[in-house]
Amino acid sequence: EKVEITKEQRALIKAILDAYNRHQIPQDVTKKLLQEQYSAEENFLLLTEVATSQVQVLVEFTKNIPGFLSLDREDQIALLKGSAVEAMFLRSAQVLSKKMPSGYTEVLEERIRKSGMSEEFITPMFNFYKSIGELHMTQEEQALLTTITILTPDRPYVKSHEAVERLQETMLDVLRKLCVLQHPQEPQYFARLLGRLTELRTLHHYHVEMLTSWKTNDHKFTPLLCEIWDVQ
Ligand SMILES: CC(C)c1onc(-c2c(Cl)cccc2Cl)c1COc1ccc2c(ccn2Cc2cccc(C(=O)O)c2)c1
Repeated sequence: EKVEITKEQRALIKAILDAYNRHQIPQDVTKKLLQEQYSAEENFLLLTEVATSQVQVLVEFTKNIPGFLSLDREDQIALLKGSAVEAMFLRSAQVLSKKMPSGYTEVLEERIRKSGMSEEFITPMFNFYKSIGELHMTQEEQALLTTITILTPDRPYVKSHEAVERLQETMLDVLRKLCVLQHPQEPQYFARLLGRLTELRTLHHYHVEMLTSWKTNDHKFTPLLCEIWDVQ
């Protein structure tokens, strides 16, 4: 049947894309990544700064998702805490799969590889980055996939499951139409995008172990990361 995006859905895409593009990590943080020297310690500190800045960016983006602020206040917190790692894996995948002229992505990749996390996490992480890169997602698809990840109803402590599910379904419907219209030769493209969400959950489990191993080696996190990740 003829797939067509309604006026409301077009407005929704525009609102989400504007929010997604408006919030970027400040230049001073990203500039440091290019300047400071390399050591596991220095890399960990820089990545901690990037992660902290990324969480702030994520909170601002989430507040601009149409309908999010109408959810129960405690559910808003539960969704942010439950999805932060997955949203950051998506964001880092989108940044790392863009080959920047400044050699910025190579530097970032190098610092992640040498930040004291064990090989067993590096391999699945970079496989994920590769699989995201191969999708060549448009900006709208990236922003909507991040939104859908945030609006996952079955996060711990979410009370109004149906309200979150309704919001997520609205976004899934828009993404499905976009995929059909923007990737006409790939009927399975939408399914492939959703498959990435499953991979994100696996990375989320790995991440909990990553944090534990960093902590046992006495690595410090910022108060914001401790709060959102329930560490310390
Ligand atoms: C605490 C720290 C060591 C950490 O723990 N787990 C992860 C962690 C890791 Cl190591 C990988 C994926 C997710 C997380 Cl939470 C990290 C490092 O976190 C990040 C977060 C975001 C990242 C990166 C790398 C790239 N990005 C995206 C990015 C970078 C620069 C600019 C922008 C922008 O939007 O303008 C976005 C690392």
